[in-house]
Amino acid sequence: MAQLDIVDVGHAYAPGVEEERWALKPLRLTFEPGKTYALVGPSGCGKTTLLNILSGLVRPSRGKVLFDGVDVTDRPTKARNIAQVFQFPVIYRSMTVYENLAFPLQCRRWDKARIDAKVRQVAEALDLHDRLKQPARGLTADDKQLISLGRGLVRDDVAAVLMDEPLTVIDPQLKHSLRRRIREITEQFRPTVIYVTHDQYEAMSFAQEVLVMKDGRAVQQGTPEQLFEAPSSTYVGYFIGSPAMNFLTVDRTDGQFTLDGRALAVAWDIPQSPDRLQVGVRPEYVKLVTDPGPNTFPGRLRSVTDHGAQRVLEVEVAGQLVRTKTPREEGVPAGEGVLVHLPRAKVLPYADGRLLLRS
Ligand SMILES: Nc1ncnc2c1ncn2[C@@H]1O[C@H](COP(=O)(O)OP(=O)(O)OP(=O)(O)O)[C@@H](O)[C@H]1O
Repeated sequence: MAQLDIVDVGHAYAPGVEEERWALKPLRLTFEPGKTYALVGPSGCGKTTLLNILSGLVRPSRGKVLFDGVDVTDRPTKARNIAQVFQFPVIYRSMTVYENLAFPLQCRRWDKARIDAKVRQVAEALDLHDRLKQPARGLTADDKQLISLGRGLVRDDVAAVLMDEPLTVIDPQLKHSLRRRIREITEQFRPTVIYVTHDQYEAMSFAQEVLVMKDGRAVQQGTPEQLFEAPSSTYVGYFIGSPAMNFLTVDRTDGQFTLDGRALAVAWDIPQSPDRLQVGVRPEYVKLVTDPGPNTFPGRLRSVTDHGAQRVLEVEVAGQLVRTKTPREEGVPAGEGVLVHLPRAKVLPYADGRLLLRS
């Protein structure tokens, strides 16, 4: 498995476009060997452009792509030794499962015994070992997608596995188990994986490192925990998490923050902070309480929505909406009047859309 570096890589699909409008603004990134990465962001933010630059399908307008320090910018896809998994499973329909997995190794002229051992090892991991003799065309879409992945994993010299929205055509009921399987398999075989998705849940539950993109820029890279606990911008706070992070406008007078005229205690000190800023707090950390106390604010319950085993309650506090996510068994307050607690350690400061603390 290789380390992939992109060095000042940027791309415009049309010549002469000013840099501000490039599909991918020049950026530098390192994908470490054996780690799983997700590129996530809304449609059109540049994820596929970046993935295609790594695979060699797109030659960047600027910069270099290095695989283990070797400049591959001008190499075509087939000379980069990568495995690709696309939205639609790519299988050889006329071949059996075994032949599909063995084919890349036959092309590399491995001997028969070595091919057999490797195919059986990968088929075992994919849970396809009892279907090796079956024609691949008869399999379900999720099993076909596993074969697409397996064909990359049998080649243990592969530089990286690049996946572009691999769960798009999978039935919703099977998505969860296929994602878990892909994660387990990548933990076992440890390829360098770069996984493109527009679904933040998919990215957060799959990858060790998540790169959030916006308008052709990487706006934050971190572990799922870092992105959840300390979004570097309100954009990431809104994009990651369901429901999105709460952002409330608070005032500062004589060094004290207030919400609706009541003191808000916080765990940070920003001497130069503006008189008015936004604080972000995840719905998972907001609680409804029965007794007044520090950092509790009176509000009115506006709506209750079911989220499976949990509920999302929307409360209006001083004309601003605060969402709280609570386990179903906690129940719903009887009346409209409620008390909202914002835990001091979980409240973060933002101004002009940026986190004011260094994460
Ligand atoms: N072949 C192309 N020619 C011209 N413009 C393109 C081409 N491919 C992508 N673009 C533009 O480049 C920008 C980034 O597109 P890209 O496909 O990389 O985004 P994405 O985040 O992968 O979105 P999606 O999930 O919708 O594919 C978009 O504005 C898109 O319209």
